[in-house]
Amino acid sequence: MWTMSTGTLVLLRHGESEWNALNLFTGWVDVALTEKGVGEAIRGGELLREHDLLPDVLHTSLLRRAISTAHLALDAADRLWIPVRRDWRLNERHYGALQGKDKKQTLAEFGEEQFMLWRRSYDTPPPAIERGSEFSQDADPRYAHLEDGPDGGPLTECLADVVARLLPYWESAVVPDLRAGRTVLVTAHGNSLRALVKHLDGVSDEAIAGLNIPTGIPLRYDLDDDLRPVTAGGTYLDPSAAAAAADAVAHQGR
Ligand SMILES: O=C(O)[C@@H](CO)OP(=O)(O)O
Repeated sequence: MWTMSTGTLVLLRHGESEWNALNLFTGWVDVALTEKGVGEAIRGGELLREHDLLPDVLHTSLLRRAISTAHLALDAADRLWIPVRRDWRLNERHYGALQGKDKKQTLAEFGEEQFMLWRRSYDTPPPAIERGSEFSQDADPRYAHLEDGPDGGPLTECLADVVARLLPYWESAVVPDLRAGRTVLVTAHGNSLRALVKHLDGVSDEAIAGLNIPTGIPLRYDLDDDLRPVTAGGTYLDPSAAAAAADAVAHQGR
């Protein structure tokens, strides 16, 4: 039987955001890109063009740092016209009561172990955010459909929660595009992309703590018929910049 070849997946974390620059926990707070982040997004699009990796379809979160990054990158790659789907399931991990808090101060206040448990453990969520508080999204119209549901929207998430809410979207929306042979661009976030990479590469709950995704550098995954990566970990289009930037993410708060 004739089958279409599995397409190519390109993951792109948004460029530097205002709160990345200020070293604040961000999560679902909808902050904009910095000038540097704008430059990273454009460079990301140039890399796509240079590698002849032109997306046929875009999937993005509901947060402007990912939406703007996609817009800038696709403009640079002359692919602004492709179809787009946006979904909250690609959003950054909800950082609970840590949203809006300074990473350095949090590290000083709670110590290295607790700080890293909240940032990188697989199953320890930060304390829940209070509904109606300054950095809560419970009144945000883009999440009204979640608030109207039986459980409301999340008030905090650990990485395991992100995997659980991301996979239904992966299966129902992204996989069909890949199965149709498309080049699929996913613009999302440090932790939602860690969740996806964990799933794709079968990374253990322990090892995922050591994996960091740099801003603005496209990560290419060629997938076999079982949607397993042909090259474990995928391939960054600029590997040396990716390694340096991932290291910087790992050391945030110091
Ligand atoms: O603040 C956040 O939302 C994330 C990504 O910037 O931070 P961290 O890398 O600490 O998980």
